[in-house]
Amino acid sequence: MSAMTTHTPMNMEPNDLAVLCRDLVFRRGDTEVLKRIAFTLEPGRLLGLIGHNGAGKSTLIKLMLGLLTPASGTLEVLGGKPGARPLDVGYLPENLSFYDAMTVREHLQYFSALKGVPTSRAQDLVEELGLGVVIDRKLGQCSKGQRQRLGLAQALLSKPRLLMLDEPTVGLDPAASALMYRELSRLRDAGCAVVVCTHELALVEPHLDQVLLLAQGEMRGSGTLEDLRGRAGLPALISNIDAAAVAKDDLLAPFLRGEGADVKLAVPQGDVPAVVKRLTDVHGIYDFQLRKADLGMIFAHFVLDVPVEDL
Ligand SMILES: Nc1ncnc2c1ncn2[C@@H]1O[C@H](COP(=O)(O)OP(=O)(O)OP(=O)(O)O)[C@@H](O)[C@H]1O
Repeated sequence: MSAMTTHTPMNMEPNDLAVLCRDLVFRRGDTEVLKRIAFTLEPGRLLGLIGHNGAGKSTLIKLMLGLLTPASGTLEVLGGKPGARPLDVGYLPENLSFYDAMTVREHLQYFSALKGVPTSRAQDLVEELGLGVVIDRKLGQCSKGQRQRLGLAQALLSKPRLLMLDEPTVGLDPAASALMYRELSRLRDAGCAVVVCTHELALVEPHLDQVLLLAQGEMRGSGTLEDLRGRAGLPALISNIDAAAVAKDDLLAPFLRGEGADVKLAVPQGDVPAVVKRLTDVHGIYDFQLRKADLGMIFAHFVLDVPVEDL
């Protein structure tokens, strides 16, 4: 599969974009780590950077931060050179390292001073992110989830217009992960552009506006989930059916997939109405579950090259 070009959306000047990336190439020595990457990100949108280990996700984030320099192509962040407006860009790295002897309060005071923001901003974030209970605790004694929330508070101190997060929910319990995504969705709704790099597909999926799928540094797909489903012709899935009855039905049997408790119908979008009618009218099955191909299937198809019929 080849890389696709992305154009500036209609009615939008390049300068209005949070990120404009065209034909971006990054090399380490002779190795092309990123190959002709192209996408745009508007303010108020949440982009998922999805790919296998070593696909190039963190490298792309570092390029957008201005920490690495592309070999060729265009990369603009908030209408300018990456790294040119550090206060407008927030970053939560994959491996947070703190000075463990500092308290949460001291840490936020230190970074508020460094970024030139009033301490009232830090106080607001402490409340917003539920850090009040650990405000005087040393960082070495804070839990993973508390440290992660502190990392987010630090990234948000200067009210960034673009926020990038590398694996923000690794090691967090389900409640802490949900809180992280609630916060990211809230920021997106307030107009911040958000880039999340993650392997936790089910967790990120409900919050995504668009995805960029990477494999071996190559862009395999870019757009909304609906775009990608349509482009690949991914089927809808119908589960909780009477498999024995369906297997004997010549119209339905070709769509049967899986075995035992996992048995389902994988139905091309255009055939869904006819299949649903058949299930209800002929087989009297009403309590089936119908769902669209999820991000896991989209990933399997575009990144792992699994053919649609094997999904
Ligand atoms: N500092 C470095 N020096 C040399 N090669 C590197 C360096 N950092 C990353 N790479 C290589 O660049 C490629 C892309 O790495 P990158 O960290 O961007 O992947 P990733 O998609 O973020 O992976 P993961 O999901 O494991 O975090 C990999 O092959 C990696 O080994």
